[in-house]
Amino acid sequence: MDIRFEAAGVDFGGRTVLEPLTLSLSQRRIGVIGLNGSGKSTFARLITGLLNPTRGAVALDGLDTVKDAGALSGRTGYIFQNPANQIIMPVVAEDMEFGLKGRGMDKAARAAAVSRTLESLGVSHLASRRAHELSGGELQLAALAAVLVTGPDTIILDEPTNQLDLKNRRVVEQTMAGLSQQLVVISHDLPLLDGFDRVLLFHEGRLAADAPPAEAIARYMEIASP
Ligand SMILES: Nc1ncnc2c1ncn2[C@@H]1O[C@H](COP(=O)(O)OP(=O)(O)OP(=O)(O)O)[C@@H](O)[C@H]1O
Repeated sequence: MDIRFEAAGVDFGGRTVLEPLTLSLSQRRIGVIGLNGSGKSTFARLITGLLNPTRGAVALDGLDTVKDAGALSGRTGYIFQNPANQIIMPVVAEDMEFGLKGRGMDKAARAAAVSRTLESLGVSHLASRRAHELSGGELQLAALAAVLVTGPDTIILDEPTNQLDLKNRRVVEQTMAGLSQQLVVISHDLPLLDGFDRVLLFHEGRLAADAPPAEAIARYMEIASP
């Protein structure tokens, strides 16, 4: 998907948290880094249409995230920093099926799509598990499954390895590597972005670097050093 920011910026309560930004993103693997509060999640939420720009515009494949919100519905998926917050139904498979309601699919088609998605992630065993009993890694995969089943072109993952142990981190990393969708990954886990096409560094609401991973990370190290 072609993601375009046209002088898009965000203010909250009169304070600018994202300076007007113009860029175009079409790569498959895009990383987003920066200090806490630098504007990363704000940037990501603009892409999904969860947030409207205060000024300027954001367009996906030429469709405006505000004016064409209806046509863009379902084209992007967002996995929150705390995926527990996005699970609505108590059981994993029910939660995934819930996301498919209102799409004109009958119950059997919804159940088939849920099974297929869980299988593609290698987590069919999670189908009947209660979401609030899952480990952090399982929860990340359940949230990813719930987003994937809806068939988005682009998935935004907000700190997907936050709080995961090494084993679960590896599972999430490998799962991400196997996805064909365009991924925008916000992360403080810098090695996760190895091999990414492009990394955006935000600093104090401004884009401070837009470069291959090593270059953007080197700039981040300079910014972060006391
Ligand atoms: N709904 C809101 N109302 C007011 N201020 C907000 C709101 N959402 C975010 N902010 C502010 O905007 C700034 C950027 O926040 P954002 O969540 O984009 O940062 P971030 O880079 O994702 O940070 P982190 O790494 O801590 O998750 C912060 O100062 C934050 O307090």
